[in-house]
Amino acid sequence: MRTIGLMSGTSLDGVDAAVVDTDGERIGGFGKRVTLPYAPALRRDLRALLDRAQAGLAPDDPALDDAERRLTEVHAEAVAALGVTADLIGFHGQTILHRPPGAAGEVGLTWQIGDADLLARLTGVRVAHDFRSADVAAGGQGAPLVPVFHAVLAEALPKPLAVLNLGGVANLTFMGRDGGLVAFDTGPANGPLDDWVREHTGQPHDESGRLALAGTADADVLGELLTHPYLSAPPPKSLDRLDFQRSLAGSRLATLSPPDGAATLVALAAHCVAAAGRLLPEPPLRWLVAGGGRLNPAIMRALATLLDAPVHPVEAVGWDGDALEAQAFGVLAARVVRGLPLSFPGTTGVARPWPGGRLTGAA
Ligand SMILES: Nc1ncnc2c1ncn2[C@@H]1O[C@H](COP(=O)(O)OP(=O)(O)OP(=O)(O)O)[C@@H](O)[C@H]1O
Ligand SMILES: CC(=O)N[C@H]1[C@@H]2OC[C@@H](O2)[C@@H](O)[C@@H]1O[C@H](C)C(=O)O
Repeated sequence: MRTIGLMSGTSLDGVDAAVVDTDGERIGGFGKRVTLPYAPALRRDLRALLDRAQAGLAPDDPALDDAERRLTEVHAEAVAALGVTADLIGFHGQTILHRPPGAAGEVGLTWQIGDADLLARLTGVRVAHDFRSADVAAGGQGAPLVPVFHAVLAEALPKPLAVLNLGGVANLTFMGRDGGLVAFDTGPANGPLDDWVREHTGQPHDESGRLALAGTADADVLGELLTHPYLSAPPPKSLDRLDFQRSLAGSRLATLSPPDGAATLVALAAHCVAAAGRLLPEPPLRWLVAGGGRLNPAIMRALATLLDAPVHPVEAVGWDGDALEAQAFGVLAARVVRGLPLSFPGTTGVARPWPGGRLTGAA
């Protein structure tokens, strides 16, 4: 079927939309891709919701309805901008809170906003949505979900292989020699760096890593941040966009100059990936990097220094590093229709391969 995948990631920069012909198990072909940036006001309002959700946002708060409607309208515009007819849309929505189940058996919560019924009405296309909650209800982390898509894409590539997505948060998919999957979030990536750059320069991100490349990472601050217990915890594990906020705020980061702070946050992102690498069952032959962070030479250089295997942007194997997450939700949408599993013991820690997602709109 022809699917359109829609992803609004943790960096809140906009919505990525991509066309994929797929049955959920194989890819017939990729089509067009667009990114529609959010207007500054929507970005600000979404960011405020993320902050408020940490403190306990009521599900009937009027600010939610308004943001959901505006967010959904931009998604419908992205679908229209692709200019194709599709059978199915995969609509991730915007995560505003992610609290995976605790080791002590606390019940998890993952909250994506977006109005799937409205999107189905605006586009006239059936919509698969709510991809994460069935996994969380079954005791899984609810994230990451892209690994099954990475596995389809990488079928013919030499293993062991690591695919790293550097978004606001970074996540890793490891495919072993035997095809087994191990996947988890490695740590903060562009999220804290974007916050730092916005605060010190007013820019939305550190374009081409210029600020970070002009600075030097502060070894003391970095060392302190790297003591975070998340980094040595065994998978399965996943993060909220703001999970490192408290340790960042409690560190001496704020005393650093803008370039040194940026360099320190780049080093943090790269060291978190290296720490993740140490948790893998065998060393990867190669690291393929997707997501906006691959366009930051400061991060890519730090990774090349810290990792023991070659680090390449996913374009090296012909994939589109800006489209991968959106494409994944096209494939996941097809899996929802067919009742195929979205998550696995090695990816979210769910007890057995687990289906998920819901459907709305006419079939
Ligand atoms: N040219 C560039 N130079 C430096 N950094 C860049 C560049 N382009 C994008 N980025 C970084 O990539 C980020 C966006 O990455 P991406 O779109 O992969 O994140 P996301 O999908 O929102 O997040 P997640 O994968 O965590 O959900 C930006 O916020 C910015 O920090
Ligand atoms: C809860 C949530 O939205 N998590 C996102 C986030 O962004 C990156 C990382 O953290 C990853 O775990 C996940 O997204 C990708 C698409 C995933 O589920 O695979």
